[in-house]
Amino acid sequence: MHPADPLLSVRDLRIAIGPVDAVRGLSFDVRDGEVLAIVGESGAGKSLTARALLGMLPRGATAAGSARLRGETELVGARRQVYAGLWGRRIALVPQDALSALSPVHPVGDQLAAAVGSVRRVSRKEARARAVAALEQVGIADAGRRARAYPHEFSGGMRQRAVIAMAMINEPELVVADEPTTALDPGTQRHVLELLARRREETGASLVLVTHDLAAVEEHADRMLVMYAGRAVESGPVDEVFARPRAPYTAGLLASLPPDLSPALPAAEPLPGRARGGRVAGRRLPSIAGAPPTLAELPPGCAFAPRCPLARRAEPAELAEPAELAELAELAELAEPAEPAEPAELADDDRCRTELPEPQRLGDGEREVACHRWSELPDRPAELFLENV
Ligand SMILES: Nc1ncnc2c1ncn2[C@@H]1O[C@H](COP(=O)(O)OP(=O)(O)OP(=O)(O)O)[C@@H](O)[C@H]1O
Repeated sequence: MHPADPLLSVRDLRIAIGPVDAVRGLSFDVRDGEVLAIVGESGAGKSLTARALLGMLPRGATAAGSARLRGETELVGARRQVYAGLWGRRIALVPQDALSALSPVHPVGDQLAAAVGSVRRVSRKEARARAVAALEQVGIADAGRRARAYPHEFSGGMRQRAVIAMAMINEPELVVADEPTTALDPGTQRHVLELLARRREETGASLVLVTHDLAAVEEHADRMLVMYAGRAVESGPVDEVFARPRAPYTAGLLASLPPDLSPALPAAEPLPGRARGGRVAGRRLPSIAGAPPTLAELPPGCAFAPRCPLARRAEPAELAEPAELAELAELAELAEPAEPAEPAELADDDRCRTELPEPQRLGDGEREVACHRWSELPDRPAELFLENV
């Protein structure tokens, strides 16, 4: 261990489920006390990544690569005993579904007390007092009485609070929250997320937050990792990524946000066009056309290329329409004979379709983008997605 080691360092993580490569070479760090959000559409590999860190992959899934806790403890492929020593103590999960994390046959307080007792030697009385205090810390009123209730006697929001209390009770260094609020109604979602963020701050833990909710990312995360088809397309500080996305996919995700959260789009400008995407205050929002690819049939090159306005723009067939070609041919007859296009240039034009983009560092290394054409992204990239409105 070296003091400069990040809390978690993931390198070239690959996860296969049977013949399907669901996570295909993912690298990222989580620093002390930070909130890293992992975002992306359904099927991007977010949950599998989160679960690999906790040794909780579904049956039939295999992980390769590396995920080291503080540079020393390897999590990928670790044995059960290794995880048993880490769960709750150093890493903890806040799952989507609180019922899956709580036993239906024991009172909530007993389960919290057992979690305390699994990590340190304490008297039953002390463990129980810690359990009641933990429920109080997550805003459950009358915690002494509630501690004696069973999970089914709690509302959904209260159960999720109890699960957060459980994850935090032994003050782990890393908390992984996998869509921690999707099962809740929007009002409760906000409160539960605020609570998670507050408890993270109070305990000083780092948090990996897997979410679809970009508004929550903007509000609660320090850095974000955008995934598409099992790879990272972009990562960096949240405010910088929101202010200036570099990958077209990130730009598309942000373009579909309400205008107050999407700085890439001027708030007052009504958008013309056909009905697609969401609507805010009578205005349609841009969206990314199409759907994510089937992982078993990934195209060669960039997986986002078939949906990417920049890649489409670069396709030789779409570079010029037939009418434009005729016009060009006429002009060419009048002009000096042009140099024939270099085969290398043509190949370069098609690289989105043929060459997998590797993550590259931008600037001081805080930002990474995996896109052949990131430098071609316009200043207001949301406009690229207007055709989908
Ligand atoms: N238990 C499973 N059995 C078979 N395939 C799975 C299983 N879990 C995940 N997969 C495959 O791995 C891909 C990535 O799944 P993962 O749950 O990590 O995506 P995600 O980004 O978290 O999506 P969501 O936002 O919908 O939860 C899925 O599209 C699916 O093909």
